[in-house]
Amino acid sequence: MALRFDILFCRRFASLPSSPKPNSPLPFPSISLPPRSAGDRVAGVGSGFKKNRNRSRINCIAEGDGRSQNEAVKERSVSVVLLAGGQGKRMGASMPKQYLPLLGQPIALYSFYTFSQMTEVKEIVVVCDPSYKDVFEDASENLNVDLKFALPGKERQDSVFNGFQEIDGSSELVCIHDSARPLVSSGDIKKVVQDAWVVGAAVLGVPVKATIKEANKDSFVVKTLDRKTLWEMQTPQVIKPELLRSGFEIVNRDGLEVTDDVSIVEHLKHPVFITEGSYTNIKVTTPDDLLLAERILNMEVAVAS
Ligand SMILES: Nc1ccn([C@@H]2O[C@H](COP(=O)(O)OP(=O)(O)OP(=O)(O)O)[C@@H](O)[C@H]2O)c(=O)n1
Ligand SMILES: C[C@](O)(CO)[C@H](O)COP(=O)(O)O
Repeated sequence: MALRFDILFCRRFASLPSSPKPNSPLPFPSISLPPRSAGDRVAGVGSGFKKNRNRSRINCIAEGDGRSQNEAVKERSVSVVLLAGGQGKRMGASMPKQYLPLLGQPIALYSFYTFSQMTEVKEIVVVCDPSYKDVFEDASENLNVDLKFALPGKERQDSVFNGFQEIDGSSELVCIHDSARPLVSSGDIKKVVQDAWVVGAAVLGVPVKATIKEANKDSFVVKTLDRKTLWEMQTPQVIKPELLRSGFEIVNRDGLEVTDDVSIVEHLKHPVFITEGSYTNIKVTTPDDLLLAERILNMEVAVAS
């Protein structure tokens, strides 16, 4: 297990200057890994779905902030708010899910390392319970980003608010990410950051593959939604600080509840661009997601070798 993890982690974070923390014992008793087989396939991976849905990026530049798509995001101009303040109730484990080991490494450290290697990123504000600060402090030695902390709030949006208060005043973009999404790729992050730079707000998303119906409270179908218009939202969600600040003023004033971050910008009627991401950027929510994440990582190694 330890050797297999070392190979996987080193491949994913090949240029990391520091070595990952030693393996911790698995605190989740009910997880046993199924055997790997050559025929393993993860739903959605390589489905060809993108081919049909492909579209040119940001067709309607007039809706954006007028920045050119060719204007690159500056180095060290992005503040990441990494959300690790949830309790993971649906996982039902003995610790918050973002600290459970995924192939031996805490889930939260995967995206932490991915962000820390990006030249655009200046700082990472980790929103977490103070008792878990050392997980990130130990991992941050020799990394090229500043590390800050903020306290979790009651709901996700409160944690985002707390993290946002800590960002550097000179940052040009805030990039909010669920630490429970360990598999986000730096390529997808770069795309969504670039789109937010042009439009002001952008979010990673994938086209919905299922047929989605709206139902009434008695479970009778009201209508079938047109799935060609439906996208499932992921993180990162990337927003210009001044937009997020104005959005939060409305949300807090009116006591609005939001389950993602660009919703805050939607309340301002400012355009939000959906950057097409990857189906593999799953959120680890229940035990089966942990197994799926392991499968995806194993598959990455199989493809790379
Ligand atoms: N008050 C909260 C709630 C959630 N999160 C973070 O937001 C991300 C997405 O939330 P979700 O998957 O819903 O996590 P939990 O709230 O921990 O899960 P559950 O609802 O099962 O308790 C996670 O990385 C979680 O740690 C947070 O920082 N602060
Ligand atoms: C923000 C988010 O990741 C978008 O998919 C998600 O809404 C947050 O988690 P939750 O489980 O929906 O609270």
